Amino acid sequence: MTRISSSRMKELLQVYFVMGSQNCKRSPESTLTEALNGGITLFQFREKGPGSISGAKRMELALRLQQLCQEQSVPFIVNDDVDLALAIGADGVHIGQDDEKASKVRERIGDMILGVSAHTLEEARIAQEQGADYIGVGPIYPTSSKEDAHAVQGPKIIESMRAQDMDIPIVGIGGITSVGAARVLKAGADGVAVISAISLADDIAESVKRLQRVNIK
Ligand SMILES: Cc1ncc(COP(=O)(O)OP(=O)(O)O)c(N)n1
Ligand SMILES: Cc1ncsc1CCOP(=O)(O)O
Ligand SMILES: [Mg+2]
Repeated sequence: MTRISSSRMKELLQVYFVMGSQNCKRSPESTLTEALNGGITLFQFREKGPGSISGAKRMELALRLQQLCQEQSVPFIVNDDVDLALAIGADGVHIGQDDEKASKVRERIGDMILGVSAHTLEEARIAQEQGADYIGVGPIYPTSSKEDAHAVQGPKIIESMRAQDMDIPIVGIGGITSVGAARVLKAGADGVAVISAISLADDIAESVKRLQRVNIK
């Protein structure tokens, strides 16, 4: 295996669905199935926070969701838990500034996809140096899906990273809907990472398609 190319990573970031069972109105399996039918390009298993499950049940859920992604050839990323990602043969891992250090994680996962959260230009530069394939930047807008989220930054944070020659693939996250997505892309993001605008939608596939349409404009 070789590291993913920057151009392929940018394609995968277009509509990045992040989800755990705690985010779903219906079963996580049917929520993900509909999102896959709508055309998500990347999936992150983020079983975390109030209402989430743990232990063997969490691993079993991860395996069932991974299978659904594999059937549609959509890469499966695990949030935070490098051990779980390695145990189930995930396609990648997403870590934040309070998680294991990116350089250590890169050593452990070899050429698997590595995503790192960055809130400042300095964090973005370090993430890139330490082997990140993409960075997640946010929260761009107010979010109800993460209790310990940093301060809202607006799309300008991505614009300023691009202005300082950060050419790493970037995905914006936090409070993004089809209404706010255009500004995130215009600021220089390669795609949008979304929890509630997809997981809580009445028509999940349609909500994904709306985000896709913003992306091709
Ligand atoms: C794509 C993407 N970007 C950012 C995050 C946030 O990661 P982190 O800061 O580690 O917070 P938690 O998600 O672990 O609560 C993400 N998960 N995905
Ligand atoms: C995981 C995460 N990291 C920064 S904001 C956020 C939550 C995004 O959820 P939503 O799309 O529902 O605002
Ligand atoms: Mg984390």
